[in-house]
Amino acid sequence: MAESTAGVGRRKILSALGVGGVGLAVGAGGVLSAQAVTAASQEEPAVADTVPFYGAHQAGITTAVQDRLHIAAFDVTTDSRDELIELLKEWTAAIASMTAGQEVGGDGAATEGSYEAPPEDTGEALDLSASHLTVTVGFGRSLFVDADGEDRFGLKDHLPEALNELPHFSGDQLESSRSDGDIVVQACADDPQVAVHAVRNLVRLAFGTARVRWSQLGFGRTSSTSTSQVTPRNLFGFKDGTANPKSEDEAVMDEHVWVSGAAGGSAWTNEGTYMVTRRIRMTIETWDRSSLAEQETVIGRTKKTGAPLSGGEEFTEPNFELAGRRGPLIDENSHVALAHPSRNNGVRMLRRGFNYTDGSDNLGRLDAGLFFIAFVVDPRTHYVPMQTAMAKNDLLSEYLRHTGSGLFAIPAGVSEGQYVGQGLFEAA
Ligand SMILES: C=CC1=C(C)c2cc3[nH]c(cc4nc(cc5[nH]c(cc1n2)c(C)c5CCC(=O)O)C(CCC(=O)O)=C4C)c(C)c3C=C
Ligand SMILES: [Fe+2]
Repeated sequence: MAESTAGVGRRKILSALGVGGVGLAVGAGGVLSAQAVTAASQEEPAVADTVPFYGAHQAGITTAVQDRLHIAAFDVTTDSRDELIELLKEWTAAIASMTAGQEVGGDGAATEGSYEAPPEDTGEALDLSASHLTVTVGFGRSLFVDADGEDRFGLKDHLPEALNELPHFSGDQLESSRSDGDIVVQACADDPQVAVHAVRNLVRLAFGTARVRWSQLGFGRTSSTSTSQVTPRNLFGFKDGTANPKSEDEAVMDEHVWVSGAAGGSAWTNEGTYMVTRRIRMTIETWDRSSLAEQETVIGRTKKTGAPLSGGEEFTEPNFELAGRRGPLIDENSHVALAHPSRNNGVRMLRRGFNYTDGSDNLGRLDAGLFFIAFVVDPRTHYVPMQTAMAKNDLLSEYLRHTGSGLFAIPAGVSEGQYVGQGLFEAA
């Protein structure tokens, strides 16, 4: 694992200025004072706004969800297994640096490299803090076998059964240019420029080995993954993430998120998880013309507080039996009724999605929605049945269009000296 040897790390400067991640104080003309830089060089890197990269699990799953997303899926263009492994090594080193608030490569963006060569780091995050950057890497089915089922990199015997193609769901309008991919990279941060910088630098390192198949920016989280976070709102204006399992509940994470006990060819997936991605366009204009009563019936919760329509506060358990004058207070085909564990064999999923907007279409309608991300122990039990039921019966479906889809196996975390996915390549 290459440690960043860049002179003064991005975080050191900020820390020396007493800046916790926002509002960099610079002198007139935007120049750091010599005093500040000297103090910075004596500082230890601050950790307040960094999320540890090394660990049993990859960061960006149960770590507190940040405000911004840049996610990219790659197609591997080389046939060489060695080049693929080399890329994963280079990515691991770059991710370790960037998540620590430091520049990519020993020479960084503009300080110590050759004047005649392109800088190793693209530079747009130079004056920014680490912003809780996490980068999570996963592998799609197509990394293991091609469309004819042929082995690509000697990994076929290690293709987990859970990494099957997702079935077609009723109403799907998937675009292949927004779906699938050999490798996924999810960068999350509290500053959008930090997330974009991370993906951009990984794309740059991949030149000649892998190319971007699709990517997506997300600008606002639509879930909470920690009890310390308030519930955010989605673009329909509803609180989203209320019933999400929280990472403090380790028993739930162990049962519903983390893979354990996998044997044989799939043993490398232990301590990892599966990531489902769905780009879900929301028909904002139609929704905005529907009544509040219709909106609350569709979701099954109140818009203002997020409480279930059966009563109580935001975190009160819904009572699906409670009847009103015209039937159950929570419609049996409302979104929360169909998504509730009681209707899904008790399964839970860790949602970690983001609002997105990609401008407007040629009719002037917003191309906006939810970039749904969920981490599950097994998509066959924890995603496919729920999505199947929703596609058929969910009152919310009328307002949604699924335009992109992906399923990726997320390997375990790494310790210093290892590279992401090493367990898979060493086993195969
Ligand atoms: C198949 C999984 C799910 C998809 C796809 C999905 C899309 C989606 N959801 C909302 C808005 C809300 N979802 C809420 C709860 C909720 N949703 C899912 C699953 C999917 N959602 C689950 C498992 C749950 C929790 C159910 C429970 O345990 O009670 C809510 C209510 C608040 C909350 O608990 O988060 C809202 C609001 C949208 C807009 C959307 C697609 C664009
Ligand atoms: Fe939902």
